[in-house]
Amino acid sequence: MPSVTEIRSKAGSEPITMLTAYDAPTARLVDDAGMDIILVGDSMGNAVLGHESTLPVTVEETESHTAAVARAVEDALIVADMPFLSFGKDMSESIHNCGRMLKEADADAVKLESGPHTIDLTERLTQLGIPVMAHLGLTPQRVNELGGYTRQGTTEDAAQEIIDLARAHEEAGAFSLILEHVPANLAAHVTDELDIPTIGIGAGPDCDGQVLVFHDAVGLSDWTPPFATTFGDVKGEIENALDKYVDAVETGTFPAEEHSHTEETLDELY
Ligand SMILES: Nc1nc(=O)c2c([nH]1)NC[C@@H]1CN(c3ccc(C(=O)N[C@@H](CCC(=O)O)C(=O)O)cc3)CN21
Ligand SMILES: CC(C)C(=O)C(=O)O
Ligand SMILES: [Mg+2]
Repeated sequence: MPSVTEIRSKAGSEPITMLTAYDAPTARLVDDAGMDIILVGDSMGNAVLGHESTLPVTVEETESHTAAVARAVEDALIVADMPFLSFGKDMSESIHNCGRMLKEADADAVKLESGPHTIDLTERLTQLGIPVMAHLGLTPQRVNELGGYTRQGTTEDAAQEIIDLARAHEEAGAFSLILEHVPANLAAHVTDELDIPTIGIGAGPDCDGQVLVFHDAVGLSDWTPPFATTFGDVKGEIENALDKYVDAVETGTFPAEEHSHTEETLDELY
């Protein structure tokens, strides 16, 4: 089981692999593939719960899905992605909600969509033994403020703000940093500047690691962000299997004799 210390020590050496999972069987597959980190992302909102954004995801849902993932995983580091408004309003409530992920759901760390309001919280959580992964650039929980899932850090001021916040969160004790939908040259610079590893999504090739949403990576999503690539056609595989099942039931080829059992004594009765 890689600890946050081992993940931290990979900065600048070995590439870090990270993918989301939201349920036990998927998490087992991702773990067996040798993923370093499994993120129980609030992307579950659109990926599995049918919402249009991540905003409706609750602490209870995050806890339940994190616990399911943790029951299946042997090796990967498990990070619970704290949902919208579960942190940042109030220090005590934030610590309580983050603590639940370690105490009740067996997560190893939490991830917070970061900003000026999460510097003190990151420090406090780290002091208490709750490792924090920071997240800068496109932070989808701010979609209403941003007006869309747009590229971030594209002006000199916006880029500088990301650099300053990255440093501040490293100093506050974050063990790693997600950089989402930012220019590759900015991500490369932040990666150089920090001691902790950066993990990119739409942030170019020079981060210390990469993360994607499971459904996007395996080809199960209806849409994918422009920065995602699909490495399989799981949707096509499921469609094929479902077509075959419907056809087998409709034509009577399933169930066959080997799927059925009869009881001779009942033959006399019926
Ligand atoms: N399945 C899934 N994959 C993800 O990567 C993901 C989620 N869900 N949910 C939470 C966020 C949302 N993400 C997104 C969603 C859309 C774009 C996107 O289409 N961006 C375009 C259009 C931006 C606009 O003008 O609205 C772009 O060109 O940047 C990017 C990231 C990333 N995250
Ligand atoms: C894409 C990653 C970084 C994320 O926050 C999520 O899956 O919710
Ligand atoms: Mg998220």
